Amino acid sequence: MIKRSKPMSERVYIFDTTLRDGEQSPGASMNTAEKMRLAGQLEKLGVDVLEAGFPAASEGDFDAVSQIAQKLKITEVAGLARASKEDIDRAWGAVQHAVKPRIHTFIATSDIHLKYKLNMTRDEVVKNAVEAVKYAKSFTENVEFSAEDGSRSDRDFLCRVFEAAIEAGATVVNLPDTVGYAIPSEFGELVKYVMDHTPNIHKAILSIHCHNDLGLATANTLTAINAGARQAEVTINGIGERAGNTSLEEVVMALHTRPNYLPMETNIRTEAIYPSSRLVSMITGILVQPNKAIVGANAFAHEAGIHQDGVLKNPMTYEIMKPETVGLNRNKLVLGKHSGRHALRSRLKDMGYDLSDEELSVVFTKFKELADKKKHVVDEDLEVIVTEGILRTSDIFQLEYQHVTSGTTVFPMASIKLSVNGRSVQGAGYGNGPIDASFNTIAKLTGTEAELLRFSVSAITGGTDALGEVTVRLKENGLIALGKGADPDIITASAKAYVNGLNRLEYLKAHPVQASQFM
Ligand SMILES: CC(=O)SCCNC(=O)CCNC(=O)[C@H](O)C(C)(C)COP(=O)(O)OP(=O)(O)OC[C@H]1O[C@@H](n2cnc3c(N)ncnc32)[C@H](O)[C@@H]1OP(=O)(O)O
Ligand SMILES: CC(C)C(=O)C(=O)O
Ligand SMILES: [Mg+2]
Repeated sequence: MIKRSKPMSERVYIFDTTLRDGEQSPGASMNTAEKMRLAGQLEKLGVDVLEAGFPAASEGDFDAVSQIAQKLKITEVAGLARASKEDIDRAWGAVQHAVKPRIHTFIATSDIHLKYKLNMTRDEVVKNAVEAVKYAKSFTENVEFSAEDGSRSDRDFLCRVFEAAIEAGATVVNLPDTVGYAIPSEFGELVKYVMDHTPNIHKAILSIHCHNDLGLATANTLTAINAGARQAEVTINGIGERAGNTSLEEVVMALHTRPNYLPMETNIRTEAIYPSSRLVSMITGILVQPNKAIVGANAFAHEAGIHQDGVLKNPMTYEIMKPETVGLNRNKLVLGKHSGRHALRSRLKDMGYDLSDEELSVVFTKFKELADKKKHVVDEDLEVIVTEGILRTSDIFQLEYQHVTSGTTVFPMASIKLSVNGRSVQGAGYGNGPIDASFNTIAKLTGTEAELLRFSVSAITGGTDALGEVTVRLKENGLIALGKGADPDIITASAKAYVNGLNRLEYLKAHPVQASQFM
């Protein structure tokens, strides 16, 4: 591996707005307790500034911002406010007890917003912005000013507003791509233009705040950082208004992974990224798409045999980051129809099966047959294949016949014929339903005392003609065995699974060494 020499790096401040812009995702509203919990996690993650909410929006938001401000020990806490005294009063009221309070005030600068939304002239916007910053400044040194819809604003007017805001005391000026309209090269040029044409820009930090309407939020943020921006406004999992905001994890890991091209550092503890992502998803109820960069379920998963073989030999063949770096324990080899022998052997070894080459060949053939029918082959499938194909001899019990009656007007009943050690036995029994009736009858015929720990049904293929697959987990005298059965009729599949589980228990009773692998 080529060792990278890390160039001198500069600091990029991470401003997290999961609790404010993130909460603007439809359906993502959080209560105060949830916001507090998330704020604690974001502090652990190491964000520099946490925008806790929009205190003028509601009593609840005010309360949450105020409690977060009092709770956090090291993180700056910001409250958003329109360019109005009332909003700024509320923002200050909520953040004032923070160790480092920040008032974040904003007004739109694009002509379309001026004309249709604000009904203001450019001069009025400048005046409003200056008054708002000055008023905020009367409470705290730490004032951020945002030019909403900055990326669609006239460049020279944008520079004029920033110059006036900095003159009025803003310590951070933020250039948002509010509607996710910018293209990376264009946004980079705009940032450079602002840096070159705002005379007092060196007195403030230039921030960017991108939305993801064209899927370009991370690219725009990185280009802007390259062009001189030093604060990135982001959210966990990229949640936010409409298509969301720039995702924290993508920006941080891009800077972390590509220091030669992006020689910038953040204060983020990357190992806290994944737990933070899980918490945001759990609290907001917004699921993370499986193929989401960094935190998606598949971000470190490998399904193709050639990739799996490579990853087993050296993870860097197909992984540009270590999963541990973002707080994941390990990469995941997903076993499916594209998997090869190396991945299968490795998974079996993790499960405690050290097979010879011949045994592996037998299991591999059965595994591929199953993988053709099923998307993912999971550990329980492998257990069945190994025990069926390698460990087990002939079955003691065989299902020869099953007939059930059930419906809304009859008592569920099952008639069963089994072969027990080659001898036919039959009987009938009742139950709460046809499956319960079948299990009761089979238990009576076999004399088993096994306890049913788990029963699950899934469809191997799609549609109403799907092959139903039933899995049972049985326990007897401390031994646990899985049973599987597949059939288009799930009642038959259930009986097959139960009989299969009983056979496995019998096998384990007779082979205590193998039994230890199931504990
Ligand atoms: C790009 C962004 O993410 S901006 C933040 C967006 N977030 C939110 O809006 C969530 C919180 N918002 C709210 O709870 C409400 O909108 C409130 C409480 C702030 C205001 O509610 P209302 O007083 O009923 O006003 P409403 O939301 O309908 O309209 C917004 C008003 O603010 C004005 N306004 C919008 N932005 C600004 C600004 N930055 N500075 C001053 N005034 C502004 C609008 O022109 C409009 O004024 P009008 O009533 O004179 O036409
Ligand atoms: C309030 C500002 C920063 C905003 O969220 C936006 O412009 O998208
Ligand atoms: Mg926004």
